[in-house]
Amino acid sequence: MELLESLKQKVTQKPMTLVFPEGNDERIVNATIRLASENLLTPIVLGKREEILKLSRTEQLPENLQILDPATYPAAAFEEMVAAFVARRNGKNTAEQAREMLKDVNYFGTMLVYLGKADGMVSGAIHATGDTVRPALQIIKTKPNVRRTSGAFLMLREDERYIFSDCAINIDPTAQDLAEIAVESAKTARLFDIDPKVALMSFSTKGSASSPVVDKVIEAVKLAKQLAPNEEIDGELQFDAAFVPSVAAKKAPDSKVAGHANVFVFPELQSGNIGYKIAQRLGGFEAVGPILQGLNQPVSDLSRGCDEEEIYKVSLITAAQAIDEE
Ligand SMILES: CC(C)(COP(=O)(O)OP(=O)(O)OC[C@H]1O[C@@H](n2cnc3c(N)ncnc32)[C@H](O)[C@@H]1OP(=O)(O)O)[C@@H](O)C(=O)NCCC(=O)NCCS
Ligand SMILES: CC(=O)OP(=O)(O)O
Repeated sequence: MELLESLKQKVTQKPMTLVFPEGNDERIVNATIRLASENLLTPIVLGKREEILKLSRTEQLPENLQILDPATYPAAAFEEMVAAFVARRNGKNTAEQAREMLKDVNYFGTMLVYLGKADGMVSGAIHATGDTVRPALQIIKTKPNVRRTSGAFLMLREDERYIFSDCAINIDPTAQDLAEIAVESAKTARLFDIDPKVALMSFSTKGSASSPVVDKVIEAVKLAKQLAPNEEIDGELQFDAAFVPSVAAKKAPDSKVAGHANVFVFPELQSGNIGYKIAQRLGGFEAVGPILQGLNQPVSDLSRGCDEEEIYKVSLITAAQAIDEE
């Protein structure tokens, strides 16, 4: 089934609510209007009604689009939020600091998710990644068996579908981090009906070059196979060996993944972020994400260069993640 259709089918299985902290962005406003008008989910847009209406292309906002202005949030509910924040931070922030931090819409929106008032959050159209995801790292936190969250992109071009990761979060992952990223990326692939074949990438294929950075990838492959013995994971592989069957036959003839990989794990963030943008801007791929992996509740960061269509899709993916986690 076409990706968008299968996501729509999934997210309409039950009523889902997502919070959008950036109600002052035109793309966010119009994407949420579309999501609400098509009855796919209930957006809670943070901001002032009149300003949101000014940014919209419609005369009237759909009835199921909720608007919440943090400035007029009831005092008692705000103090409840502050108390929950302080408890979750477990000594790292005082109530006074929490009140200050909650003036930031990303902290406020994240707390709505943490308190169960929304099923997930989509932000980052105007905020840089660090400011968007830090509240989630500190409040939502990672699942018990995941030490670090990471950011995957779903890369789409006609009927091609791949996962690229980590393209967003971990600047210099350790071998253990990379192993976890590989395993979480395989799970993300299944969300989009991709049967994962995971390549941990390098400038070396099966010992063709030696360097401490290559050793890190080799170690990560070993750890990933221990973490998920049933997944098809291999490395270290150069991109051509991972992707092109004829090159794989020469460089890694014994690998089941080489030549057939569809989940590509980059060794660190410089190559990951540059790599996905090259595929997007030169290769004509649509890049949907980053999809944050391994959090207790879904929070999605957008690229600031995103358009309305990407926000619409990332929102459907975020709602689908929430459904899968229930
Ligand atoms: C994600 C990022 C912002 C975190 O940086 P930071 O806030 O300076 O990180 P800190 O080490 O101060 O950690 C802040 C909190 O997040 C947690 N954390 C940091 N990285 C984490 C990760 N990958 N997974 C889970 N938790 C993480 C820390 O444990 C810490 O929690 P605490 O406050 O309870 O102690 C940083 O790694 C970063 O800038 N990454 C690159 C983002 C980027 O620019 N990407 C390119 C565009 S998408
Ligand atoms: C994912 C990403 O690169 O985000 P931005 O373009 O906002 O830095």
